[in-house]
Amino acid sequence: MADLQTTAPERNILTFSEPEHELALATKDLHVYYGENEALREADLQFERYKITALIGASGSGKSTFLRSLNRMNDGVARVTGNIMYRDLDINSNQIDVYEMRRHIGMVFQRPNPFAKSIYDNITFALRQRGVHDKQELDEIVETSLRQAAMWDQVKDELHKSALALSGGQQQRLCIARAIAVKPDILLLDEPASALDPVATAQIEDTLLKLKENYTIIIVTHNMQQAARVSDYTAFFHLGRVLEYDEARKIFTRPKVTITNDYISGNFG
Ligand SMILES: Nc1ncnc2c1ncn2[C@@H]1O[C@H](COP(=O)(O)OP(=O)(O)OP(=O)(O)O)[C@@H](O)[C@H]1O
Repeated sequence: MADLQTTAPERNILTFSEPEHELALATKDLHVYYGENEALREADLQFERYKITALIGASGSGKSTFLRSLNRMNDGVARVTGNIMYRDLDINSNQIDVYEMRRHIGMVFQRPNPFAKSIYDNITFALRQRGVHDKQELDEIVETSLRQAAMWDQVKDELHKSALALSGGQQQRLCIARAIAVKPDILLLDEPASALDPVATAQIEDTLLKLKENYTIIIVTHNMQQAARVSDYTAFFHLGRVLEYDEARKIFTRPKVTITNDYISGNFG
């Protein structure tokens, strides 16, 4: 159980209850505005625990806007209305400690962005900030995180080498290891393989399929084959709306909406 206390002392202490149901996260009537531009409207989506949900749609359809809103990365950039329910709490509320919430809902970005530090320090940085200094504990977390990100065997003898000396694919898997080191429930990934070659992309996909044993994963991707290969559920975004949301096998074999069919068969976008 984790306490969520906002930094402002006058605000409430909120407590996450342990998950009792199969839903990891749900949005209700989510709208996102950049100034006057309503980039996302009426998004109602539910994310099942330990499943991969892919967000697909043409450029500018609102996928990243939606994803970034899920752990409040749009704070200060956009106005977000509606509810984002996580463990019975609305994390879109101003009573939420956003930094604490992001320990539960982590994000991996499009371009690998390791710190200019060693592999070991990349993974332990956030933990040290949180007051974890026990070397044995940190060592164990580094090993577990790198194993889960499927790169322990490659880097176990060079943990103190600079992360910037790794290949792009390894850097991205290090970023995944860094995100899971703080033991989140949910991983948000914004086109995590778009900057990588096909081999590194396949490795990231394998890693995601293993990670879903322990994490709920929400991924934005432009790659239809990738969405079909890895996702259990797929949401199709179009002009700032979720037009269709279903099991991936249904979306990719018999979508209900013509525009979805056009998009997945490459007829627009
Ligand atoms: N920081 C921002 N400031 C202003 N407008 C933005 C910002 N980010 C996105 N937008 C606008 O919001 C709309 C949705 O963009 P978004 O990036 O969410 O789409 P997307 O589906 O993720 O596209 P892509 O696949 O190209 O990343 C677009 O009209 C875009 O111009």
